[in-house]
Amino acid sequence: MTTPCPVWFLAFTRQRSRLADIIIQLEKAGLDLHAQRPHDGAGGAGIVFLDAQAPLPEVEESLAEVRRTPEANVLAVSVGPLPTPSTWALLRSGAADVFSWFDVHNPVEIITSRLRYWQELDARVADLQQRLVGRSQRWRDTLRQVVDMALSNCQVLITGESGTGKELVAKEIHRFDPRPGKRDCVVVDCTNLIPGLSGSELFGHEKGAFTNAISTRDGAVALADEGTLFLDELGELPLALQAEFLRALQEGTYKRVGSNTWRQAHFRLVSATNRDLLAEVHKGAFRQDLYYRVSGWTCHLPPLRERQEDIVPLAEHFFQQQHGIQQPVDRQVYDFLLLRDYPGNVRELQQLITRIASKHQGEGPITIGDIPRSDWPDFAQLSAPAPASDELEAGVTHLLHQGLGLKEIKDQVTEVAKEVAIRHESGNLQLAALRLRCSERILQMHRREEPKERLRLD
Ligand SMILES: Nc1ncnc2c1ncn2[C@@H]1O[C@H](COP(=O)(O)OP(=O)(O)OP(=O)(O)O)[C@@H](O)[C@H]1O
Repeated sequence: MTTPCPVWFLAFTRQRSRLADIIIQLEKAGLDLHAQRPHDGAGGAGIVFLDAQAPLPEVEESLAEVRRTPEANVLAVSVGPLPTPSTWALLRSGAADVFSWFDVHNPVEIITSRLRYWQELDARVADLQQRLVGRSQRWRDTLRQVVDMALSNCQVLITGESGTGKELVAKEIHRFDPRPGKRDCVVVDCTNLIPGLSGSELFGHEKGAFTNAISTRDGAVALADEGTLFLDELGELPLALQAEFLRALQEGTYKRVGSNTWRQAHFRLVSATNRDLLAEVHKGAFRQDLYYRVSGWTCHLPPLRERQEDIVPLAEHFFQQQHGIQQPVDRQVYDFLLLRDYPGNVRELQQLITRIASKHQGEGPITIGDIPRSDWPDFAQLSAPAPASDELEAGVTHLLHQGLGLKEIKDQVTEVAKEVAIRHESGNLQLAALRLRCSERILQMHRREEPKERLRLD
């Protein structure tokens, strides 16, 4: 290994001298092995050594413990005769890879290359998280899959609702693609393919092939040669072109429109869709053979509503990276962002942050006052009905008869509004403050005050 690789290990074997010998060989190969129990916070990469006599319940329990650290990578290695197939099955469900030391050629190489790969994967995921922001477990798992796919050099289909980041992921797959000397990533949005000209856009055309073909032109397939072709909204690819495209994908050959000459282009295809492509196949709108060709490895990007934990880091990212705002952001702004729905996913959140950032003036923190009025939810629709105006009138009349002036009446109504908002938010002052568009401190003060005689609305 190029740099020492820290690896924890667990041993479930009595064959101590064999194990010691194996550990020496692995340390010579550059592994920095530490005997550690999983609950010591062992994440990262680890090896479970065992043999056919290993106490299975204990092994199972330890693996379950390890799995609680989501990014843990585990290799199970038998140091003696092969355990039974059912033991392997159990290990497989808890460990990423299993093999027997004495049954493979060069086990040191297998282990070190596997660990090197995991180390690289972790480093790349950390790097990717700078651009594909999110800290939820769901998102981190997705990023691991993205890096794994990118390094594999296979065709990838990215699915997910609009605005979940499909195009961003496609570009990152190209960035991490390890092909030596790879060329550009060419993007084609299939919704923009002009009927009649779509063949030319993909395959190019010869001069004079159709009325406006004043010169010979390369299409996207030629431009993506030795690079990546990203077909966005693949479900919109015209049926008439699908067979020709399949040939270009499988055999690397195509003809320009108006030409009889076969040309060659070898590209990696990454495609994306927010449609259910299999349903399109069943409807006859998408070729089954093309579907199976493009969907070898599918990566589904979860909608924002299934990863609420990512809303705040995404908002911070957009404030700082896109708008250069370094000032603090009031917690109430984040509360507001968390209360909302985002049918347009990350794109919708990004656009909202742009509106808030452009309303914000000066050097102070970003506050709820910077949220444009048009972005406030219609609380009237969300909450219980407001008191009818005649009830309000009756309450005010009562206060008037008691001889209260305008200021006192206003104060009373304000206090009632605070009380009602706090009650409707089940005592959550943050949410109540958000509704009233006032600071949480004002509500805390209200809580501390002795209740005076208040306006009654019922
Ligand atoms: N995890 C993320 N981190 C940072 N920015 C993101 C993330 N996900 C999406 N974005 C941003 O959100 C916007 C929408 O992303 P993108 O265009 O990749 O989505 P999409 O799924 O391809 O949408 P559509 O299906 O509508 O084409 C882009 O500006 C992108 O930069």
